[in-house]
Amino acid sequence: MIYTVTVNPSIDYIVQLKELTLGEVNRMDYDAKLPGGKGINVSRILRELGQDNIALGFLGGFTGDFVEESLKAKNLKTKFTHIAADTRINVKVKAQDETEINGKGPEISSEEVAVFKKQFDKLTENDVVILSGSLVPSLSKDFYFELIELIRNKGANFVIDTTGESLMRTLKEHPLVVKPNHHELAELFGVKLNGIPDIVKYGKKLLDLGAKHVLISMAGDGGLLITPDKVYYSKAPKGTVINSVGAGDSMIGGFVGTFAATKNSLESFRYGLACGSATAFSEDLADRAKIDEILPQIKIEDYKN
Ligand SMILES: Nc1ncnc2c1ncn2[C@@H]1O[C@H](COP(=O)(O)OP(=O)(O)OP(=O)(O)O)[C@@H](O)[C@H]1O
Ligand SMILES: O=P(O)(O)OC[C@@]1(O)O[C@H](CO)[C@@H](O)[C@@H]1O
Repeated sequence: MIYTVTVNPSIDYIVQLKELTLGEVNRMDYDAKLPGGKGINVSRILRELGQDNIALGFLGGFTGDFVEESLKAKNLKTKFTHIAADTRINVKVKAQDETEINGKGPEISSEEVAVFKKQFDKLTENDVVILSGSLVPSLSKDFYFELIELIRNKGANFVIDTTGESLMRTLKEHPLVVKPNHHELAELFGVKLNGIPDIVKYGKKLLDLGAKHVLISMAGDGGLLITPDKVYYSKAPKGTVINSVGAGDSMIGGFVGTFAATKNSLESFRYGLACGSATAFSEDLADRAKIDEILPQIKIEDYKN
C-alpha cells in the first residue's frame, strides 16, 4: 500500500482577479475552495492513476471537515487523525502574478501525535510512505525523522518532499526518490548552477549520499532523472499554464505510483513528467484524461555528459 502523510493540510482558497492592487479593495472574478496540502495532492494524483493509496495526517474543525468530505467525494481513502484545532486555509491569489499566502497550521497535542503514530505499527516492507509539506509550529523539527525511523524499522520505503538541511539529513536512510527543483538543488549545495551539466553534477551527489532516485524538476524547462546507471532528460511539453500549484506534487504522484506498479524507473519518470505538466495545464490538479493527453508528448532522452 502507498500512504501519503500530510501533517499540515489546508483548504486552498483560490482567488482570481485581473489585477491585485495593494492597499485597495479588490473584487474577485472567480474563487474556488479545494482540499490542499502536498501529501493530499499526491494522493489525488495516485487515485487518478488507479493506484490504491491511503491519505494520512491531521485534520480538525470545520475546515478539516471540508477537506475530509471533499476527499471522500472524490473516492479517496483517508485515515486522518482528528485534532481539536482548525485546519489552516491557504490563499492562492492569481492576478498579474501568482501569490501564495500559506497558514502556519494548527496546534497538535502530544496525545493526537501518539494516535497518529500508532498507525505506523501496521507498516510492512511492501509499503511506501510519502511525507510531504510543512510541519506545524507545535511539532518538533525532527518530526519527519521520528516518522522515518518508524517506517525504516518496519522495512517500508519512504519518499520525502522537503528541502534544505531536512532533506540532506534523510538521504542516509535511502529515500526511494527525492525531488528538489533546480533552485532548491542550488540552495542545498550553496552554489549557482549554470545549465544542465551543473545540475546533473550536483544531482548525482544526492544519489551518492543515499537517495535511490533523484528527480530534478525544472518547471517549464522539464526535468531530469538520475539513477545509479543512467541519467535521463526531458523537455516539458508546450501548453498554456493555468495553475502551477501542485505540479511538483503531481510529478511525485506520477513517479511513485508508476514505480510501485512497474518498478520501471524510466516509465515512472515519463508519468511523473506527464502528471506535472498536466496539472500545470489544468485549473485544479490534473485528471486522468489530461494525463493521458500529455503522455504521448513526453520525449525522454538519454543524457550524455
Ligand atoms: N510551465 C510548465 N510547463 C510545462 N510543464 C510544467 C510547467 N511547470 C511545471 N511543469 C511540469 O511539472 C514538473 C514539476 O514542476 P516544478 O518544477 O514547478 O515543481 P515544484 O517546484 O516542486 O512545483 P510546486 O512547488 O509549484 O508544486 C516539471 O518538471 C514539469 O514536468
Ligand atoms: O505550506 P506547505 O505545506 O509547504 O505547502 C502547502 C501547499 O502550498 O502545497 C500544495 C501545493 O504543492 C498546496 O495544495 C498547499 O496549499
